[in-house]
Amino acid sequence: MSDLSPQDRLKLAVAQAAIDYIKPKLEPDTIVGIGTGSTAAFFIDLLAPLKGLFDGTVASSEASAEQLKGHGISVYDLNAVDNVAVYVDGADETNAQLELIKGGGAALTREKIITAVADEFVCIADESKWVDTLGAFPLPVEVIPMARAHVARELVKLGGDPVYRDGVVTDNGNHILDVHGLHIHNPKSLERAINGIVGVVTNGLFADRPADVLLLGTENGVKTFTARA
Ligand SMILES: O=C(CO)[C@H](O)[C@H](O)COP(=O)(O)O
Repeated sequence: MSDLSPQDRLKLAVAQAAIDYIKPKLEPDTIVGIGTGSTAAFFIDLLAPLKGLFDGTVASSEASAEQLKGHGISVYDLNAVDNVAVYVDGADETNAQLELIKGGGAALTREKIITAVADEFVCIADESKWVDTLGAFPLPVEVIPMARAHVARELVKLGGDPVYRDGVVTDNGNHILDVHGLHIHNPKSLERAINGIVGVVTNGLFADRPADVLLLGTENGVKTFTARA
């Protein structure tokens, strides 16, 4: 691990902190939700030695499912499980309310679905993801392919500058528009407004259902934040 970049060291540290956080909660029937991205990938590797302590997982992407299966960890279809005890995933941005921008890895829709099911959402992120105002990271929007131009025009009306993520097809067979130029002062209302555009599958704002816990990797150690009621 000595060849890790400084940022990857922080990602590894928060992945380990998430393991420490969930380990006491694991029971033989526990289903763990697994996110997508490089921070989630560290978490999956660290979860592997614990696979005898819980039932299995649901994954927010084919890539994470493959990594889990490579470790011999069971991956269930979300429809086959009654409950997801905890969902662990990274983020592209977080604010102090634990409202997030996600979807840099194009997995936002499955991430949001598992978030909706999970009893608890633990976000793991390095300190570069912390912002005062969401929107410096372009907001990903998953769209039905035939609606892409229509959705783009509607996003311009909302003040954004949508850019087609050329060549990317999501695990659901859809396209991604990355919306630049947003300064998101009311994440909940923008999340709902964008989701109201016909042809949008979902957008990468996680504000209606923010994280419950944020483990933030900093040069001074991992800091824990919890959502205020
Ligand atoms: O939302 C995501 C994927 O759709 C990721 O959680 C987000 O992009 C962060 O990725 P990383 O951990 O590689 O920085």
